[in-house]
Amino acid sequence: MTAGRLIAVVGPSGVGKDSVMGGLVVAMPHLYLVRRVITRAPDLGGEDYVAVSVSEFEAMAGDGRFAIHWHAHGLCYGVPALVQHHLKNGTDCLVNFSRKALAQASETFPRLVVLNITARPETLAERLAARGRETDDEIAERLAQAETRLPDDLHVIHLSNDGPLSHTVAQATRLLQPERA
Ligand SMILES: Nc1ncnc2c1ncn2[C@@H]1O[C@H](COP(=O)(O)OP(=O)(O)O)[C@@H](O)[C@H]1O
Ligand SMILES: O=P(O)(O)OC[C@H]1O[C@H](OP(=O)(O)OP(=O)(O)O)[C@H](O)[C@@H]1O
Repeated sequence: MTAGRLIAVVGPSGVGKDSVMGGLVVAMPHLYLVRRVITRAPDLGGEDYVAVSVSEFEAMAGDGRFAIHWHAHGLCYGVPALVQHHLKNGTDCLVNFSRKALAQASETFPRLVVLNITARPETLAERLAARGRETDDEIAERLAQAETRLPDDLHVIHLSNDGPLSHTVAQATRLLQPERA
């Protein structure tokens, strides 16, 4: 059986990764949406995640409970090892990912597809303010990191989300059809 693809959705804070992923799982119901483990306070919205403390996260990492994990924005993020089971069974998996963890991901996931979402800087600033999950200082820090170079030699699909979300989701759905991506 052919392994499933790990579809890593990346892009700067506020670009719309979680929003696009929400639309994609409706349009492509066979996709498995990864629920990340994050050392963030619970119920802050934006995505459905498992909230843990730093010591819980470290214990999980030590027990091999993550397929991959990274650190960003003062938080730890883990992709549960269960994703490897779904990939092995041929299921495509969708995950909100870090651009800085892609080099490591290309070694862990042989069928890695990167969906790189972009938007103008003013769009990002407006959206982060409207989302309201972070403080003004945290937003400024995220905006300062908006530009991050992707590693070479990856299968990357670039997509702008400056326009309406429905348009972006329709384009992503078309570009991610298994026979194309
Ligand atoms: N195409 C779009 N048009 C208008 N608002 C959008 C669009 N995409 C996302 N948003 C809004 O922008 C904010 C940030 O989106 P989010 O999905 O949380 O981004 P990310 O996960 O990349 O940080 C949210 O409030 C979301 O509702
Ligand atoms: O290496 P980078 O590409 O800069 O990404 C760093 C982190 O930012 C995002 O996290 P999170 O979903 O918490 O933030 P966001 O919704 O504001 O993008 C992404 O999922 C990474 O965990």
